[in-house]
Amino acid sequence: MKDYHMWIGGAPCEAASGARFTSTNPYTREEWARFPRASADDVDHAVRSAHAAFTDGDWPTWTASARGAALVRLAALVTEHADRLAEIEVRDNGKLFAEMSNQARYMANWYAYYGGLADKVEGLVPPIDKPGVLNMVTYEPLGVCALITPWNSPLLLLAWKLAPALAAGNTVVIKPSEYTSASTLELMALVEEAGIPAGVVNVVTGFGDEAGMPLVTHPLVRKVAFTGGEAAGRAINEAAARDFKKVTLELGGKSPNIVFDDADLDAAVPGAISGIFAASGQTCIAGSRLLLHDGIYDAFLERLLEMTRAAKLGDPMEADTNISPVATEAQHRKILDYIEIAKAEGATCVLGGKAASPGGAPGYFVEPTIFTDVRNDMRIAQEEVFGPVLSIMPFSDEDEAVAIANDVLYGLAAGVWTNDLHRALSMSRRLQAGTIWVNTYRSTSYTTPFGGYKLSGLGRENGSQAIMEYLQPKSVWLAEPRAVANPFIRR
Ligand SMILES: NC(=O)C1=CN([C@@H]2O[C@H](COP(=O)(O)OP(=O)(O)OC[C@H]3O[C@@H](n4cnc5c(N)ncnc54)[C@H](O)[C@@H]3O)[C@@H](O)[C@H]2O)C=CC1
Ligand SMILES: CCCCCC(=O)O
Repeated sequence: MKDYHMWIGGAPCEAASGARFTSTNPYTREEWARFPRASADDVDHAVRSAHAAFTDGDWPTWTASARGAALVRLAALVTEHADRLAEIEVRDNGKLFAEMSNQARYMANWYAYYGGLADKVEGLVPPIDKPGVLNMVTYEPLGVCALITPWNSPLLLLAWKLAPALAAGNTVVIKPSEYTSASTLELMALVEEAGIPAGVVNVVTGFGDEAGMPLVTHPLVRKVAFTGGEAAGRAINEAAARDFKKVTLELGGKSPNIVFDDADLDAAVPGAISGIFAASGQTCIAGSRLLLHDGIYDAFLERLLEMTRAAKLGDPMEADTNISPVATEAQHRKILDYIEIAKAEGATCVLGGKAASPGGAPGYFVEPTIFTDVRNDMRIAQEEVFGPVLSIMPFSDEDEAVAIANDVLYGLAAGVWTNDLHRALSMSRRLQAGTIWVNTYRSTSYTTPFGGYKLSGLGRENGSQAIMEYLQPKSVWLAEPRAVANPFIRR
């Protein structure tokens, strides 16, 4: 059993209470690591360390270029340690090593990109409209930022927050998911090696109600960046509003993957599988509703079933495994419950539909599951399962596809498969989602804004504008001192 420590003020740290919790490997169901179970006192210690580093340390004296250079060094270190970080994430969330090692390498780009952006935040200086006055606009960091992350892609979704936050000159307190705390703590050694001063980056480990909420409500925290479920997102947003903290929320989705009758099925069938069965469906952008044009419905379904049946369930560390266990026992139960709800609602389970134990493995496996005869008003079509469960619905024309696709409370992403440029443009305009993929699915990038419409979130991450979520403009008016004729009226 590996014992981890929190990271506060540049030093390893236990919880004041001495309490600890454990992490379970989803493939073996064995406990493998222990973590301090932080409470409000520990959170206060971390926030005050971050605040001291923001106000009194040498971090505020660093130039934007120096901050950027440190982030570029961190990018190189992340790349160097990618496989080790990925293996730790797999041990915590059970996702395929092949996916997590690619992801670990890819996330280095966020640190390099925002490192490059750090000294390029410029704004137009407004024209002077008052004689004898020079005015300037500067962009200043917010202060202490709370970064709260989930278990499905801990380090990638942390990078989306940590990179712009540091590039902008803030200090942070990170609260990783209680299911996947290890990789974030392992990253701290690389943050230190990159030369980022003690106290600038702090990590508290523990549970949402015991550590997460005290972090959100701490008076010295000025910004909360959160990725996770809708319930937690709503609670966080309401709490943060009490003292007007800035908030960005990346929440869930119920994304449609729409295949027209002119689509290239050689690409669309694997595209549908990538959308729902990659990461065992544990991603906010999962294409969990598959809309098939009547003209290709049967042919598509036949090919989809054939390709999915060939998927190998097994050890996430093995290169030939396609489907690994889901991350937690709670998630495993939630997904199986939704499968029973779908059956009870009258959907037809044409593949999968139950837990699995490939080769006798004890992991939290769920068979890749496909439902047909789904109506869009069913819970299985309206609610986020966050697992390998696909709902298929037919449509006859573009208007019907748009009506089904938009008739959910979420609006995170959507896929459209067609070779008709006009239809691609029309669908991209009409679909209510923050990301539209045409003839591809699940692409995200450090260069491209990501975020949701409706209940899928608040604000955007990624892209050059995302750094503005971690800055605040300050206008400075410089005037020669002179007496005004009548101080009782504003000229
Ligand atoms: N959008 C996404 O990428 C993700 C969505 N989800 C969805 O959320 C559902 C619940 O999954 P969970 O792991 O329980 O996610 P969660 O949303 O409860 O937890 C995510 C993070 O927020 C923290 N947290 C939870 N409640 C909090 C609160 N009141 N104040 C401050 N921090 C809080 C957790 O400790 C964790 O670090 C999943 O079934 C899935 O549907 C889960 C993970 C990622
Ligand atoms: C919001 C996009 C998340 C990308 C990593 C994942 O699929 O978990």
